[in-house]
Amino acid sequence: MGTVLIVDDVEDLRYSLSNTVRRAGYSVSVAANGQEALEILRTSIVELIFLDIGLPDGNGINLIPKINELSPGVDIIMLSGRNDAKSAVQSLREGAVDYIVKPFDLIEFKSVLHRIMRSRLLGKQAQLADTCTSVDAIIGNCESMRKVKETIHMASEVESPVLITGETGTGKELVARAIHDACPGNKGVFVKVDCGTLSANLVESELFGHDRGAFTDALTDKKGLVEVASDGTLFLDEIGNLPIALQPKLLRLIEESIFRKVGGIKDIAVKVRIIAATNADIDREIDAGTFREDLYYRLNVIPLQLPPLRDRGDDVLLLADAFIRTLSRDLKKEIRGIAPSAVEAMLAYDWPGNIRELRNLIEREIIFCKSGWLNPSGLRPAPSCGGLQGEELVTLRENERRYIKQVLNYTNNNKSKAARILDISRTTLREKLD
Ligand SMILES: Nc1ncnc2c1ncn2[C@@H]1O[C@H](COP(=O)(O)OP(=O)(O)OP(=O)(O)O)[C@@H](O)[C@H]1O
Repeated sequence: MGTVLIVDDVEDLRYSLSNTVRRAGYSVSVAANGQEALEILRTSIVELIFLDIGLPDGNGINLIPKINELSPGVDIIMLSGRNDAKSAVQSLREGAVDYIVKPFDLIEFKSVLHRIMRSRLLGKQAQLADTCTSVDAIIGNCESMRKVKETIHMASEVESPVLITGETGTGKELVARAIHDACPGNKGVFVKVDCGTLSANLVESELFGHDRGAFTDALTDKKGLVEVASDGTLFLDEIGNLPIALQPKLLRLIEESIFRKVGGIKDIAVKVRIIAATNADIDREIDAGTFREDLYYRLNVIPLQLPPLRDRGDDVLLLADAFIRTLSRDLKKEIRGIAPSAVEAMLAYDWPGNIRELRNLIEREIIFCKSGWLNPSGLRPAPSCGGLQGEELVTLRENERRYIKQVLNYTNNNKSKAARILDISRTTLREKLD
């Protein structure tokens, strides 16, 4: 994927948006004004631009034709203040695809980011039908992971729904993609829907589409993601967050392979494989009445439970080695491996963020590694069955103070490096030190 470009003259906003984009897994560039933005477009491939309307060197809307000339096909989202919401609408006529009114929160920003990047990816997936996530990309040799791989093979031979459960970062999406790619009959694409980030009032039309005139803003017919995934896979992440009002509609789709668009009057038939995932305890949601029991049983035809990393034994080291190999190549650093003295701590640590945390740790360690051996510090062993001892319990504030001190020691008091590791701005770090 190419880069996301953020054009805004407010430094703090540039900083937090670019961090969010990076954390979402995309590369990012920033520009403080229109000239800088055009310069970046001349030299790199940009997929999506967040463009402020009130730039110091002119109105962002006037940049749109130049941007389209330099990067045809790029998607532009305008960032507008309350006072220039009218110009935001005008920018849509100029070719921007959407706008966000300031002040907005990062959840709203992320949801726009994912929506656009996902639909761009879908377009590409259609072109690159042969790029796939094979089961071989799933690293793990422990007993439970071997069972998981067997279930993936079995699931790829049938069309029944799969329900993947597991803590955050345990590889639920990776497994869903592997099932999709291993299905020989799959001609369609893999469409991921994050039920947790879709806005409640748009979720129905995002999923099922709408007919023209279904509501005030519905100026044209729109295909929903269910239809986009036709002959392929619809991956419903965080299924526990699917609004209860939509659950009967999903049930009908699974049972009868038909659905109706918002405002539509006829049923549409569609063949789509449903894979759902959750890291929450669905039983509790069923008890609370926010998740329908009949839908749960219908989704859970093939249950697939991913174990947390702390229960995968030596797989921790296997995964670490694999990440070292690929990331050291990408980061162009020569790394020999995990320092033998650190191996025990890695095996004893409880990895609350699971494989995602391990991957991020390895990446950070490679970046700051000087000796060629990775020696992660701060990996406290998992608490014993009895839980923490009273004397180990400190306040959150004290814990933060100790950790910041540890990181500063590690970076030889280099505050920029420390702020990067802590993933906060230098200003925030300075405030905390004060
Ligand atoms: N067994 C594995 N082998 C190699 N990489 C893995 C494995 N499991 C997970 N990963 C990697 O770890 C990261 C997190 O995985 P993924 O996004 O699939 O987790 P998830 O369970 O869907 O997370 P969340 O619940 O937060 O959405 C990804 O980069 C993924 O490629």
